[in-house]
Amino acid sequence: MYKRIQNGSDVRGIAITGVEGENVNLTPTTAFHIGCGFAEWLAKRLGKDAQDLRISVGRDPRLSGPLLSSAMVAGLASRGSKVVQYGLATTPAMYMSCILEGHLNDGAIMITASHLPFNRNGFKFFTREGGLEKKDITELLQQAAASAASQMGEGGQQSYSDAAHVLQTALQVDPESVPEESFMPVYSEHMRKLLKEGINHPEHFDTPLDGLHFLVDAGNGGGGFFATDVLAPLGADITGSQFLDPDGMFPNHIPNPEDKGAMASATDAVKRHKPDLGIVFDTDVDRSAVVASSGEPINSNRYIALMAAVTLRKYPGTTIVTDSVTSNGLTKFIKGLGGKHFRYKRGYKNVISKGIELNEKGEETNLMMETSGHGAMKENYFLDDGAYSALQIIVETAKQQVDGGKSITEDLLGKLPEPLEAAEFRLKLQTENFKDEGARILGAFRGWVEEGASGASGWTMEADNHEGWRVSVDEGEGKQGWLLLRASLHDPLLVLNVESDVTGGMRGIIDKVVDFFAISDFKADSSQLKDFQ
Ligand SMILES: O=P(O)(O)OC[C@H]1O[C@H](O)[C@H](O)[C@@H](O)[C@@H]1O
Repeated sequence: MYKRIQNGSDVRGIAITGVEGENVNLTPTTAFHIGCGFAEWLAKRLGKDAQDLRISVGRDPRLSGPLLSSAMVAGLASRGSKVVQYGLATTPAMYMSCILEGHLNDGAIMITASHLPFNRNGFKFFTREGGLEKKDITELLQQAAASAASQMGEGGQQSYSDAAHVLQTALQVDPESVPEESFMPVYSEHMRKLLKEGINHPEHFDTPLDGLHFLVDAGNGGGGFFATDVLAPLGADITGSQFLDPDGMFPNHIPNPEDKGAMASATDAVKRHKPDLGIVFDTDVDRSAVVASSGEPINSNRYIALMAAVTLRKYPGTTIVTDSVTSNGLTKFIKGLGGKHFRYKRGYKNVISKGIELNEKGEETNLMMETSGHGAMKENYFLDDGAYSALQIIVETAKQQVDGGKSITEDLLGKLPEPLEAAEFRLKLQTENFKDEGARILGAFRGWVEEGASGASGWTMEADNHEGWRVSVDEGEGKQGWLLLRASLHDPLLVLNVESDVTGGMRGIIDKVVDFFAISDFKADSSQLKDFQ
């Protein structure tokens, strides 16, 4: 059971009922044992006694958050660790609670399921070194499972006995010993300081955003503080900002900068209120996107390009690591600015870890960013922080107001080569043994392309493939594009991304992929490729 809720370097599960066919597998009892497991794991990692640890617990606004938080706190406290409950928080703020002077917690736990529906929840864990890796989570969950096993009663009374133990332990926790305080004021102050120093306004240092208008769309996640506690106190007009109040049912739109509906809602608001910049956060604020004052959405490749431009001004020639689905236009853009693009795998942890590794090997790498909106900078502890990314663009916007000149977002939109057509298809693998079937299909696809069986002239397997197979397509007369077929990181799916630089080019590429799926009895549902208009 504990194995099943591991999701890469996070824990994710179904925390409340309300969605048909989705059964709860992340209960307060589970949270309790994971609390026990984390205290034990961290004590071992740091060579300390669990009693000497101080651990913070925060959560996003999901309805299941308060109960899971209390259970987690009881688990940590049962091992003697000192716990501080922050209540509503953001994921990057939880990490900062381990490294900001005056706090320096040994570990932090954020209760969140990012952009997933209201019934889900999950946990992200931090030490002062950063977020836990996949193998750390595996160890921690083994520890949690052992804690749960030690409470098992006989036969049918197992879960009752375990839950009773959790409740009893929780009741013994002295509330006085678990202070409740909010960390968000501390984090907001830190953000305000960074903005003041970054802009360094020649006339009004303390209110560097005077005369500027920013519109924040927090989608009722945890990002509302950024408008009210970071931007407004620095003099910004935040009129038109929307969905700032946390609401775990996310009644307006999914807080997710990758989501078309979320971006449409934010761009509409920007068109109505005409701020200097719009800012969109995901639920736990480790991801963001922006909207140009014209209402043009800047997410995915565009946001990486914008962040690359800012980063390359500060760190000329730097390497920028991205995920595997980034466009060829982005590579050209980064090269054009004198930078180096390292296209790696999907998954923000993979992208960040590759950046850390390149730096260790001596290759200066200052930005690691995924099309999902996770962006981490070397100068900011390699932490993926949506607020820190947005802050970079705000600093540039404010500087441009002082110096005059073209706004950085408008400038970008003219220079980034963009494909005329782009789409992503998620093809369900129709077998229990989906990992093997996915690998079989990918192997066959590679052979099919390399042997020229596609019959397509101008299909070349790209050299630097790090996951799946990316094929560049050049059929002459500007008919260029690419496709990437890879396994999804977490779901039983193959994912196909296709881009074309000519109108109608994508259809031709997809038709050939349809031919590929017909060569064998592959257990993947590729029907949407045929139906694609
Ligand atoms: O492989 P996929 O199914 O496209 O999902 C991959 C995505 O999974 C999660 O959402 C992670 O937070 C992202 O960092 C990652 O890119």
